[in-house]
Amino acid sequence: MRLIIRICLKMDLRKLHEDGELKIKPLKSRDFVLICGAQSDNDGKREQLKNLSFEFTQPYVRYDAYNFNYFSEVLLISAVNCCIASAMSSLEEPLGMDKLPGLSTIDLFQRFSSNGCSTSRGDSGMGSCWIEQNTSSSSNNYEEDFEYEQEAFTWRHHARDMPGNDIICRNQGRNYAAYGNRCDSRHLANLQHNSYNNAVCLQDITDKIYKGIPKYVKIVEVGARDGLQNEKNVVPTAVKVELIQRLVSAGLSVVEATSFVSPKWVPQLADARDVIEAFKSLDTARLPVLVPNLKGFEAAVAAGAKEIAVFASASESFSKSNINCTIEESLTRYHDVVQAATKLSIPVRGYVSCVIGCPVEGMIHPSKVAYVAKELHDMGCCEISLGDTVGIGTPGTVIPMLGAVMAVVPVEKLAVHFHDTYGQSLPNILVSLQMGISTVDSSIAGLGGCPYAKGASGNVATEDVVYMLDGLGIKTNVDLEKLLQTGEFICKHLGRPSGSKAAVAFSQHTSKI
Ligand SMILES: CC(C)(COP(=O)([O-])OP(=O)([O-])OC[C@H]1O[C@@H](n2cnc3c(N)ncnc32)[C@H](O)[C@@H]1OP(=O)([O-])[O-])[C@@H](O)C(=O)NCCC(=O)NCCSC(=O)C[C@@](C)(O)CC(=O)[O-]
Repeated sequence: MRLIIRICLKMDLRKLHEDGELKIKPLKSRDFVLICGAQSDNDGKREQLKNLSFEFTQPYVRYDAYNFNYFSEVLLISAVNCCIASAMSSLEEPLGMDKLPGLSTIDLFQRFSSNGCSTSRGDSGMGSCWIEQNTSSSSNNYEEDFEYEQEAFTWRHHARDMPGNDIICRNQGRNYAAYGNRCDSRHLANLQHNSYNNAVCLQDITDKIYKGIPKYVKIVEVGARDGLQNEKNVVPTAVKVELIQRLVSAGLSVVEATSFVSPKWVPQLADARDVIEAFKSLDTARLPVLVPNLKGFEAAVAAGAKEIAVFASASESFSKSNINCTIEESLTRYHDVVQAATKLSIPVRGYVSCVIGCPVEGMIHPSKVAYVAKELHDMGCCEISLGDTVGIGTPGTVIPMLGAVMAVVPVEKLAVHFHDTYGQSLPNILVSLQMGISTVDSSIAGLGGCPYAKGASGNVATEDVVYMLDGLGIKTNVDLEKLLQTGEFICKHLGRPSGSKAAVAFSQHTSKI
């Protein structure tokens, strides 16, 4: 059994056509191939690749060419499992780059692999790259790789006899680039196992990738609060109410609706009472609201709020600028709020901001985050959301932070809340899931940014999170189609493009995939 990973970038697909056949380097019958995608130069070539992908005649996994960045990130992160940080650093370059993420991928894969899935050459190939147990090639000469004649393995046009596999999974009329008859790559290991008795290595990898990942993820939608609070132009209450209604009807079970904070500090949410009153009779979803003190709590309850959230910080400076008090003062305030809420059986969520870094203090030590999270948990918060307020975290900093918090707060009580300033939210979410977290905050269309965290960009987009989770076969109960329409609705109102990559891609691609 050899495990072969091929990553092709900038290849000329025309070279691959030979009278209706593609020949690739010979594979032995027990080889398992992960093709991570291909980047081509124009749409015509992409089309070719897409067609070819429909004609696989052997059971192997292919990750779609259209989403090379996305899928390769997921794959590579997953494949190297605990060595994520270095893998990601190799993926930071944009699509169309001349270099491959070869070195770190190979090295990490070697480390990851325990029983024979390794490269003996330790190649750091640029261009094309094979990783095998016994041989590897980093040749830039595509033909050289592909015209290896002996025992040539052939993809035949018109042959679609992959056992039990639908090529495309549909959801709400949209096609997903997911391969396999359950839209769930987990079953591919089983498929392969059935076909080849010795596919132990693949099973190991799949087990490691999915170990700890929950089957269901609860998404806490924060767009109406975190998303809008930073908007300069006041959004009419009716628009906020419609936004929340649409989010709920898209299947989101928790939609943070607004904040009962000082209108001098956050003018955008000065209509909190009206927003909550509009949902007094709603019982199909939970609509928590932020409160910074007892005054806010009382106003929220009077308006009809049934759930609240308090928000502390792991950074002293951010606490001061955000809620005008020290961390300790805020914890004392929140203690009173939680006690008052408990008397009314009102659940309280606790936020910890700046869990990775702070705009003023720089990096925040995980022990500070763990301290505040534990305090909030001990005072009675039923869920603790860990916010990378400035969005600077990478899996390399998120893992130790989560490790420290998980040592003092049960993992099932934790949620993650990422801002996407450096485009790291999805990998950060993925590692959080791998560490056992099953609650993820996100914001429709990637709206957001904290008025007191300059430079921080929007939250991770709910559409992108749902797209990723769908791709992983993780249940969310969220209807992506309705979500996309909701994103369009609010973006139209705000007069700006969506911050969701998935939303932008869906709106631009009218192809079958
Ligand atoms: C906490 C305060 C109120 C302190 O503000 P302060 O100025 O220190 O408060 P104060 O007690 O001196 O009161 C000043 C005035 O505010 C009023 N006031 C006092 N409390 C309230 C209230 N609840 N609702 C309405 N009004 C209130 C109070 O009555 C008084 O009114 P005045 O006498 O001047 O007319 C203020 O700093 C504040 O409202 N801060 C909120 C800022 C905010 O909402 N930031 C964004 C939150 S996002 C976040 O934290 C991060 C998160 C959660 O999203 C996670 C992540 O992204 O990582």
